[in-house]
Amino acid sequence: MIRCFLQAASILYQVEKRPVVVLAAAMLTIVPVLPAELWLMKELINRIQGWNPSLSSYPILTAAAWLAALMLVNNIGLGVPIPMALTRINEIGALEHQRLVLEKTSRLPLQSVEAPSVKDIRERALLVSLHEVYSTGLQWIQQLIQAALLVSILLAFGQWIPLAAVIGATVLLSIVTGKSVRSLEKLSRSQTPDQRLMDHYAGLMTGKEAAKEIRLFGHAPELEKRWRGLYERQSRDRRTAVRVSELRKLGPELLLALLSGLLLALLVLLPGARTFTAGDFAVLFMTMSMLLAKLPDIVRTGGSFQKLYMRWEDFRTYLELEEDASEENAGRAEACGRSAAGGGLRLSDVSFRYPGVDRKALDGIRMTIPPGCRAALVGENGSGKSTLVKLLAGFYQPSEGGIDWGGLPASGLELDREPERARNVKLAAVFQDFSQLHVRLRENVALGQLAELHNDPAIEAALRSAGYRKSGLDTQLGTAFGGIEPSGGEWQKIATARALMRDADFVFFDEPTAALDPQAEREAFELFMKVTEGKSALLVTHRLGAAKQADLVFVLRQGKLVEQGTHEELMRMNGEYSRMYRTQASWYSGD
Ligand SMILES: Nc1ncnc2c1ncn2[C@@H]1O[C@H](COP(=O)(O)OP(=O)(O)OP(=O)(O)O)[C@@H](O)[C@H]1O
Repeated sequence: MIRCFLQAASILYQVEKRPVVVLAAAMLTIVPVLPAELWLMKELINRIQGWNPSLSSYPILTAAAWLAALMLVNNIGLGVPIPMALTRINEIGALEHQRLVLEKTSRLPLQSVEAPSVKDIRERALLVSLHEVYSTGLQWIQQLIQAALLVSILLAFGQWIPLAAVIGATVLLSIVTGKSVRSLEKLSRSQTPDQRLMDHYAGLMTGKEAAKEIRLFGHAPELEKRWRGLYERQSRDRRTAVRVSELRKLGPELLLALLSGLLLALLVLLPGARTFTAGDFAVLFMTMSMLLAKLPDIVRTGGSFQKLYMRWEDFRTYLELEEDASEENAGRAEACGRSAAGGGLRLSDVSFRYPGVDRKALDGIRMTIPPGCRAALVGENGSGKSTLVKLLAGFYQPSEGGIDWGGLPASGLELDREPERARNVKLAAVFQDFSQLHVRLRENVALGQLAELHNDPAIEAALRSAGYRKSGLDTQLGTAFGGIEPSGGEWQKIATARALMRDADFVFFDEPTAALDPQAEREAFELFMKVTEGKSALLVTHRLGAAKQADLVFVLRQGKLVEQGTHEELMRMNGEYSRMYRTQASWYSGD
């Protein structure tokens, strides 16, 4: 737990030193004020008791003045810096925490990012608050030191027997509280997947993407029923866990309360009480009542810190997840150079299995796309086309086999060893589920190449080539942010323009034409042929009329490469491709 506090403090300190130091200094400054107040109180009472009109009142006034000054420091002097430092730490903590999680997510292999177990850890990691870990830790340290000082005052009066009883009851309460906190947090951990499912249902019911289908098919009542079912189950489990933990705490709490009442009531009967002055009694009484009030607070703060510590463990686990060995995937396409344009692409016995899935999504794929060759990848739904593109783009690493770009191996390990050489291929892609970035049009096209962000002629040329006709590079896109809403086809053209801006050596088009009308789709395909001229390219398509014009066609079925060759060769083979082609042709010709 100490390491967790120190780690949070160190992260915050690296972001901004001042509030971290101010808060620690202010909270620890208060600590000696308490025993000093008690000592002055004792002095004051003893001086008042020993005073008579023949004596000077100066000693009484001095003690009273010191007491007042300390109270001022305690109540007002630190009343400004503490809330100010807390506010700032809250701000920087939230920002840094988000940044760390986002940065880590962007460095994880895509298959990890998508894995349910990793999603659960991420959800939990997002619950952590650096600010809470630091401030609660400090508060706990402060309370523990104060309690230690109060204990030493009581020991100075020789009161070790009542002390031992009270501390014993507190330790018991701490153990029980710790157990309760752990079981509640474990429950919260186990509920994370259900919580994600609830969020998914809520998103479906409120989000724009699914709204049409939800309304048309009348899914809302069933979704709401499922959401409510999960909610009620979670709530029932939580209520049961809280009841059990509260009942568990009842005994030690009762014991501590009884001891507290008894000790205060019988203070005068404590050993050595007869020799005490009025000031001694006052201090003893105040010290004892302060300690008795503080002990349950210390237990509570300790419980809160334990909860934070468990969340911190999840946060650390997330930050320590194994990263993509192949450099930063998201940045890989960006970081690639150009000189291997002539190298082509070779896959040697590539297999891939999604985490937690037994069946291979790709099985023993062996294929070559020579330099300057435009290939088409076809296959039925679920045959593995998108998976293959994600592997080629470097988002996933093959489970077996390797991928070479013009003789430069691109597997994760090799990339790690030879990052400079492996960067020699510059990739661009337009995906089936391309991003609809709700930013300005120019940013949509050039966000990945900030140097070009204000190169209007280049952005306009890319948009024109992609067939996007509307003007206004500074137009905000997305109605959610007060902008215009491009149609599905327009979004697709913007995504194509984004790929064109890259001037890549190898271009993937993973069926980005689904949103287009037949005419636009044909234009998009012609565009694909135009912009990939002289480059290696791969087009994933269901439209075999488009595949026909590619230099090479690869046919996937159930994760295996079953045919490859030119359109004419595959037609002559009279196999899978020719069957698919004839089916589509008959559909269009109406046979
Ligand atoms: N994230 C994932 N996790 C687990 N299995 C997946 C994942 N994505 C795809 N699959 C499975 O991998 C197989 C290949 O899917 P893929 O999306 O690559 O097929 P596809 O040929 O692109 O299909 P479509 O033509 O429908 O887009 C399918 O069985 C699919 O269920």
